[in-house]
Amino acid sequence: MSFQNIFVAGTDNLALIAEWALSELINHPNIMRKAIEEIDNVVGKNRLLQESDIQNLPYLQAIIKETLRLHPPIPMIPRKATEDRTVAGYHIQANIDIFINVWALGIDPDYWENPLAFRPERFLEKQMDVRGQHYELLPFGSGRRMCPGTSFGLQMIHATFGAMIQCF
Ligand code: HEM
Repeated sequence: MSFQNIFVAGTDNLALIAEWALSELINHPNIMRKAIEEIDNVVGKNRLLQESDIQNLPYLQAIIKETLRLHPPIPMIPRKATEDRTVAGYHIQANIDIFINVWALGIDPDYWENPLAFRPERFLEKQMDVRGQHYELLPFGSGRRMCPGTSFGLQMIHATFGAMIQCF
């Protein structure tokens, strides 16, 4: 793992999430209005949103989760099978390369109501985080190789994207 890998993992993904979140909000002006309203109520208009505000901005957090569900920057996570296993009727041989399709899990109609709709409210209705414990939502992966930049990345994306739409 080189410094370059960490730099790319830390910058490219954040830019992709901000780009997708912004395009979703431009296409859903009612959601954009609601997000700005929440920021105005919590932060006000006299200062810029900062990291300490994030915990008081549940709708902004829901928007980022919904963006990660529909547009995970890393849609396929590679793994290698360590032993022979049968999963859901499929036989998987030892040593074979496996790709976990994070994007398909995020839009699986067995787990998500109206899966293709951008609806952040779904995350206000149920408690679900993005830290690898809910297998239908794995934008940072899961287990021993899950993203070590999860907390830092989430802080950065909420603070930068929140400040960006605050100034819209
Ligand atoms: C917020 C945006 C980010 C997303 C969506 C993201 C997503 C991911 C995913 C899906 C993996 C693979 C996890 C697995 O195999 O289970 C990963 C690995 C990794 N990420 Fe992130 N990441 C983000 C931000 C960051 C940041 C900010 C850093 C560092 C400052 C970082 C550093 C890494 C590294 C070093 C790995 C490889 C870990 C390993 O193979 O053991 N990521 N990331």
